[in-house]
Amino acid sequence: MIDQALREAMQRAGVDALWISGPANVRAVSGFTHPKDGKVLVTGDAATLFTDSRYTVQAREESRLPQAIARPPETYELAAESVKGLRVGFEAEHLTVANLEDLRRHWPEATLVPLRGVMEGLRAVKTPQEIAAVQAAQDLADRAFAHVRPMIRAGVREWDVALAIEAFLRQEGAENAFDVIVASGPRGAMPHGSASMRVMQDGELVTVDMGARLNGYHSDMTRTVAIGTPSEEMRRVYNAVLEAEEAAVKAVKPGVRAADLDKLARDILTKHGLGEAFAHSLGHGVGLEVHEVPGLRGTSEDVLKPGMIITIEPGAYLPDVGGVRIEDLVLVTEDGYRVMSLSPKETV
Ligand SMILES: CSCC[C@H](N)C(=O)N[C@@H](C)C(=O)N[C@@H](C)C(=O)O
Repeated sequence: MIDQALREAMQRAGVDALWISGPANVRAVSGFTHPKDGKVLVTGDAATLFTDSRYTVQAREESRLPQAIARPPETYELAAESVKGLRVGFEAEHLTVANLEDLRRHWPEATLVPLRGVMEGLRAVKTPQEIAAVQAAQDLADRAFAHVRPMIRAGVREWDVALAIEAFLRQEGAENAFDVIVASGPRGAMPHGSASMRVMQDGELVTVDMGARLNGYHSDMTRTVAIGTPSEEMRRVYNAVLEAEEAAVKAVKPGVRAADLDKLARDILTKHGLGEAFAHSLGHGVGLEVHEVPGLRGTSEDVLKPGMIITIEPGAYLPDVGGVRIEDLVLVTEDGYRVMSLSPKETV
């Protein structure tokens, strides 16, 4: 992926070279699958993966880029010659202060320029191979959800549902994309209520938010399901969130501003008196990370483009009462959208 797009992005950012240290960015640019222990230096005419001797064989097998095997500070010394006199961008969101001090010490003749979101912006639009990888992760997550759905009943612990999801994914060569959220009854008021030892009860709504990480790519989906018949209030909340979710999904197409999509869903929830209860953004991109560009929030400048994979996930959270979130994974296509998550949404 050291292609024209990256060179142009570097030019726009006013740098001659780029030191890439964000793990997902290192992986995207090199193909190396242990990117926490890798860095990439892109200069005008070259790009090199730096990793250490634990990964000599792995890097040789996986990396599309030539490799330099060294550990810091030798890594910086090896690169020093090629950055002499250059303006070198670094990823301000990923480089630690200590690492920046190291770069300053070892590259005294380079001008270090903090940059944000260069690689992330390029990664927002997925290749056909990446779309297939996310779809495979989502297909697996759909199967895992179907597998555990019968367990979501009175008398079962949230923890056991999460455990069964994780076991299913691991059995299939994947892992959790993030700690499984199973939030039942009043715990549903916590948007990120990771599974607890709580025993689920009759008449409760249960929010399950889960994803698979398969071959480095993530999926993300939420379903809220009922055990028996929930209160009239919670059924009203469920149907309001479902209305907002379906309307936002239908509005997905290239050229739509992410902020406008967020507003569309928020306005529907506000109409139902739940505007304040929608305590987070409408969604986010998904790929090598669970949370990627674009950000579907009121302050976002992002505009949808074909090839983006996003979540649409409105929610409403009532402290001490409960909550609902419904989330689909959606591909932006040339003329609209395709929903990638196929687990059924239940009538409540
Ligand atoms: C810790 S990963 C959680 C993944 C979960 N499916 C999720 O995306 N939850 C959203 C409510 C969320 O965290 N949204 C972010 C982008 C936000 O609104 O800041």
